[in-house]
Amino acid sequence: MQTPVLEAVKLNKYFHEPQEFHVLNDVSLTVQKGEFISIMGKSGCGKSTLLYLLSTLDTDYEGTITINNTVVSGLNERALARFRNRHIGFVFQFHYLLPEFTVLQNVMMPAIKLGALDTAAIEQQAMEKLQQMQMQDLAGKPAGKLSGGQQQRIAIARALINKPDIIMADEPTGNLDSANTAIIFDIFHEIAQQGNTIITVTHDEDFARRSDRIIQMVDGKITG
Ligand SMILES: Nc1ncnc2c1ncn2[C@@H]1O[C@H](COP(=O)(O)OP(=O)(O)OP(=O)(O)O)[C@@H](O)[C@H]1O
Repeated sequence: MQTPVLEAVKLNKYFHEPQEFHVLNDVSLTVQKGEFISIMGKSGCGKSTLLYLLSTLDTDYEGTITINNTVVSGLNERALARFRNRHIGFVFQFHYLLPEFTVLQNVMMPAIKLGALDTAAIEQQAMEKLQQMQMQDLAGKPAGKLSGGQQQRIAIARALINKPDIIMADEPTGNLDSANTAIIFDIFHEIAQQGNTIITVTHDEDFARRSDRIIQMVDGKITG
């Protein structure tokens, strides 16, 4: 039997302000390696909250999350930071590119933080990721000078640099036109074919329909 890359069991999450609110209600989820998953549901149903838990950024919850055979629930912040850098690639709004740094520097950054390779090897890997995104010609440009679609591709290259087990993406096509949405979809599809696991929150039905599996949420529960 296949070992899941991510397993979440009975996640419950509460917000206490401005009033008590049970935002995630017994959410359980199993994700296999190489799956490309879209989480959908009406605004406010808890999609981003769930993604924050799964990506280990939010640790204030009940239940258990296991990623790549490591039970991440209960790890301290230092261990989690190390775990995230090694195992999770982020394509999140707040995690966007540093605009004054070049495209290449942005893509190299998570690998420099990880510290496993020397700079020349990191640069080579970053260039390979940029080639995969057909962005190699922009390597020397400041990231802030690129279009939204180009920035999104750079963010994906950066998310891939440490060869993570899972890529988590929050509304990766939210600000993009349909042509750029199609490009981002094709990139995700291709990297999933190569064995990468992708969990994305999206409002885009076409995008979701073409992914491997849709997880539908209603009022903090998975309904399908
Ligand atoms: N830090 C917080 N404190 C209190 N309530 C919060 C907090 N963050 C989110 N919420 C509430 O929890 C609910 C779920 O929010 P969440 O952002 O997960 O929804 P979502 O499904 O991702 O919505 P959208 O599609 O609009 O991004 C909402 O009612 C939101 O107002």
